[in-house]
Amino acid sequence: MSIMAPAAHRKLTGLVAATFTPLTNQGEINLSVIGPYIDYLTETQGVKSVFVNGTTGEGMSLSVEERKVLAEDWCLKGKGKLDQVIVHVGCTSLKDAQELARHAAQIGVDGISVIAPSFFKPQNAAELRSFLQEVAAAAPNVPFYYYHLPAFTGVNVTARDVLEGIETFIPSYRGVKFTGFDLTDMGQCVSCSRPDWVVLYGMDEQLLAGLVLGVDGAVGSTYNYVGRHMNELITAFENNNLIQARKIQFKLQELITFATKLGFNVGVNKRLMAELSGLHLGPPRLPLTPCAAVLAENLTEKFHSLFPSEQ
Ligand SMILES: CC(=O)N[C@@H]([C@@H](O)[C@H](O)[C@H](O)CO)[C@@H](O)CC(=O)C(=O)O
Repeated sequence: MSIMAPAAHRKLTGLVAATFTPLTNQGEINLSVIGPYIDYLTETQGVKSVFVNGTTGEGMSLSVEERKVLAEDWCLKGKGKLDQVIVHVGCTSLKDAQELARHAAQIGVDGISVIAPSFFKPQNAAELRSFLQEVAAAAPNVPFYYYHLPAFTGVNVTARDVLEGIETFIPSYRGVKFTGFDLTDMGQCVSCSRPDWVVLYGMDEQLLAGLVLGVDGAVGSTYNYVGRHMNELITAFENNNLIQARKIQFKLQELITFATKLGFNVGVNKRLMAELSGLHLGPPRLPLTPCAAVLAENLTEKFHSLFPSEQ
């Protein structure tokens, strides 16, 4: 693929869908679904930006080659339809992450994001920043977002500490995707951010709390299928209609709590999205296992009872 001009540095705001990776029943990447997937997000859910190859997309379970192919296809098919395509390039191998970052720059993504390596774990903010810096340097003109997900990585360094002086290490730094319950840490990321940086919240069940603290947007798995309701929540919040905003937030909380009690993971979430959108997303990849039919039925039923307009 030919080298494209550096991505325009536009602020990333609003809802960003953390995309699922469509697989065939044989477990291979299924690119034929990406076009209809983009139409579903933009036309049915009103969600215009995507976060590809992240947790929801099982990025860490995909090969480097598969991740490149997916990133290219989302960029190609999203042209003129999506506002921004952010590609997660984090890996446990620094070299692989740099290769993905360089590739992302070549195909003209709007941003890259990197999670902390989680086998050999950075022991402090300085070590983590050094890793992020080395990856970012492989794509110096591409907006960079630190992906904070301590519950999965086991790297328990506050995001605020990672952000300390980050612009001197990573001139392309533009924001943090903060997935965690620690609202104090997230608030401090908001308060230390420059006006051209963003904080994107990754706990869909607490988006309203994030908005109160000043986040600029949100990256999440559920925006794939509740995007239009959560867009209504954002509008209600902006209009100071907290009663309406809470009403929508409470529905999503109820759905996620219900799902969690039954055993919610990316495989289950992927199946729910497939049921609601009609897209053939296929099974998850091992070690995740396919969602049982009865669980999918229960969740779909619960979804329709909470969001009846979708039926
Ligand atoms: C740990 C996890 O998967 N968190 C989700 C949330 O959207 C999450 O599914 C939701 O808040 C329900 O708990 C996102 O933050 C993940 C995400 O953005 C990604 O796929 O990279």
